[in-house]
Amino acid sequence: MFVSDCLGLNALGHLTIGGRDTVELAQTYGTPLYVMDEDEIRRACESYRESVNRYYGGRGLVTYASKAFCCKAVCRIVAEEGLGLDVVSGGELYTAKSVGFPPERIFFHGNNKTVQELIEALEYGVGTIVVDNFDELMLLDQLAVSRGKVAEILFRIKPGIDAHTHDFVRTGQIDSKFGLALETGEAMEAVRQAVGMKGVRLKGVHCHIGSQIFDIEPFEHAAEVMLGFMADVKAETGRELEILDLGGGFGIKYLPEHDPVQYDRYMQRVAGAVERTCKARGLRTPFIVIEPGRSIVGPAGLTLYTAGAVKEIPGVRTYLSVDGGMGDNPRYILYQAPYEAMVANRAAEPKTRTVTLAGRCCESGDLIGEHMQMQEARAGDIIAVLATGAYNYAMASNYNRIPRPPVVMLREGRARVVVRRESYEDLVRNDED
Ligand SMILES: Cc1ncc(COP(=O)(O)O)c(C=O)c1O
Ligand SMILES: N[C@@H](CCCC[NH3+])C(=O)O
Repeated sequence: MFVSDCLGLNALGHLTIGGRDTVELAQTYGTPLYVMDEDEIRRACESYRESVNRYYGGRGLVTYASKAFCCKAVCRIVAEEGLGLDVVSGGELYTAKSVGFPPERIFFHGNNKTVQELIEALEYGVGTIVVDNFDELMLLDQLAVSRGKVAEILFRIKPGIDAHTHDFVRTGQIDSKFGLALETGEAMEAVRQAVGMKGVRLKGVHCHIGSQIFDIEPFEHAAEVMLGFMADVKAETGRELEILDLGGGFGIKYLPEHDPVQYDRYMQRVAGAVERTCKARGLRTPFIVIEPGRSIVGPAGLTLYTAGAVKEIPGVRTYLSVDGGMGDNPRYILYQAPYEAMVANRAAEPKTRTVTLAGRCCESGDLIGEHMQMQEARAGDIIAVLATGAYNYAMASNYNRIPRPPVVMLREGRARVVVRRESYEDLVRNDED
């Protein structure tokens, strides 16, 4: 009935998450409010872990892409669940370090890491640095040599796969700022250079074809292309690369009609493609890494707002304004990303209205969704927007100097604040006096 397994209805007809009444949570912690169900996050970690173990015989690692939602609490959960961590900035690395995340399980991504970030990664002993380009390769080699270290690296490769998703979240095609192209020969040239370097040890290759993908074929195809490249590397240099990192991108259910593939099914099919291609190309099966972000935290979260003004424009549309908006969820304005919403305090009632859910920023495009089916809403109602656990808090801003909402985490029904609400003082903290 709901887009996520952690959601439900209670006897009052209120929406629940992790068994807790969302209306009560809104009263206790105020709105806007992000709520995350830790049990759901842990279930997702576990099912990915089991699936990788099942299909790769324990020769694989699930690394959580922390860009989807990064805070200390999540880094701790992921560490406890035995996953690796994908970071893309000094800030994400700092968050991981601040909870003592095991450095050997960290993968450092990014198309333009700064000198300072590379130094921080080397000093923390980050297990794998995913090198994006020639400039970074040279820089990392120099930084490592001058510190008497050897950085273990993967190369980010553009496999040339056109996954069917929004343009801004597609990354595997040739016209992308990420990675080294196969067809131009630059990926092979990077391998040749790395093999002769003293500060880096090339362990494998990485690709990420995009995000919120529902099809399995692009993932299978990417695995085949990447293994083909690994076979070419073996033929050219005699080196058999040990690691194949296939990235993330698995789609989640945002709307009731969305039908994402079970993650286990992805894993089974992709493992089959890996097995077949390795056999055909005479390769040993590499150690497999996958990097899900959205699918680990997305379904575990929702956002609660208080309804304010209702503006009916006859023959045009009805705007229902809430006390948040693009500041806490910029995904509609960026990608027209669809969400399901409901009146949390009347969640059992039928959805009889079509509304445009508007934010409170001084920006016409500040919408959380259009043509949304909802129960009739009045000022003071609690509005829940579902499946906001990924890329919402992570992409939040202070536009219009609106403080960012807190994140409340639920574990076995017990709530705690894992990120506190920003205050007005927080907003002026870095301003000159
Ligand atoms: C390199 C890399 N890995 C993993 C991810 C996580 O993707 P998703 O959240 O779609 O699983 C991303 C983001 O799309 C990415 O850029
Ligand atoms: N932030 C995007 C996806 C990009 C993922 C990072 N490579 C989203 O909200 O869907």
